[in-house]
Amino acid sequence: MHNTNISGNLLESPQLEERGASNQSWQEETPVYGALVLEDGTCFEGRSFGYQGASAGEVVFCTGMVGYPEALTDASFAGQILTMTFPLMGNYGVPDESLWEDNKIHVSGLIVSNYVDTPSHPQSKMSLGEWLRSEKVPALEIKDTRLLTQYIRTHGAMLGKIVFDEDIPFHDPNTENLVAQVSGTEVQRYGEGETTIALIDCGAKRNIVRSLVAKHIRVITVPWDYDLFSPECDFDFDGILISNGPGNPKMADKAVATVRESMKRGIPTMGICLGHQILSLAAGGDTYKLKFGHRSQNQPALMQGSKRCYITTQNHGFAVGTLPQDFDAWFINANDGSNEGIRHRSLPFFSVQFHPEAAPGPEDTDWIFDYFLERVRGEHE
Ligand SMILES: NC(=O)CC[C@H](N)C(=O)O
Repeated sequence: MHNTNISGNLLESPQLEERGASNQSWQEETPVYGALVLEDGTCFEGRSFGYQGASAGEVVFCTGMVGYPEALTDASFAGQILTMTFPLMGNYGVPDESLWEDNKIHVSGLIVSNYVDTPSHPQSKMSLGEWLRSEKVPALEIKDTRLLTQYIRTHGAMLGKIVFDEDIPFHDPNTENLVAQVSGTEVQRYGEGETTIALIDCGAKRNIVRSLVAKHIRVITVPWDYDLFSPECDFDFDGILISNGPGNPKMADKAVATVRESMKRGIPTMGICLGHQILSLAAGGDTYKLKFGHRSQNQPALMQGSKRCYITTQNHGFAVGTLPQDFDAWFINANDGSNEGIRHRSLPFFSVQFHPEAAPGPEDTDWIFDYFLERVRGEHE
């Protein structure tokens, strides 16, 4: 049946024809309602457009305008119910897996203001709702994501659950070793080149490998707990990169130990996001949980000792508080003054809280990879 409120072109698009036998629009389907319940009892009712099954986690918000396919498949979001504050979600559909950041959705649930079930984009393979249902991830359209976001900003990070008919307990994902759950289990090789980087995969976004391979680097990814210094490690490498990943960095103890050893041996070492937190812990610094995290592609990072402000992609709830000895703050978040990067005063050890690999987001800090590679190759002296 055609809904006259929607443009005729859209209704005749192949994507809509493929939507199922009925070709019924989302507006015409019998609505199913669920609720997002916060740990303090606050409740937001919403219409379901994902999987109809309960899920619990930490409720976080992202203030980016685009990038839901990348965010949903970023393993750093494991255990989190993601709220998108941009009011329209789903309008450009979902591209095929080659453009994702991992091979599945990692968020525990999705909350949006207005869900668009009529995607229009040349790369779209399915609607956001179809994708969420196929991966059994619940999603609600609660209309007032602004109220929810203001609530979290005022009261601080909170646990929450999406429920339908049956209730489930709250669950704090940060009490688990999430890195162990999302890290790859095999050593894997990518790209060709004269320089080899060992990437400690704590739940690495695929764009880290893509960014390095594009710079003609050989990348060898290893599981989070792999011992790069054991005699069983049968490959050589020139530098170590620690990836992004979910949860509390203190849970990733084995990666912290590897990075401590790496720095002891003077190997050029760089960290991204969780990797930044791991490098800081390994060097003797400390991390803490932010009142509420930074998640978006519009986070301003001020480069210390300059007037430069980079607009960066971020997705983190923890931050580096106490800086390790002999390290300086490299970047500071212009919104809340929290640390966004550290750099050793004389040795090639440094890390950034933001994502130089972007995806989604501005590519303005891609130069951080070049900075790393110059030090790996000894070209900076
Ligand atoms: N994107 C990430 O690597 C996130 C790091 C860490 N899990 C945090 O929330 O702070």
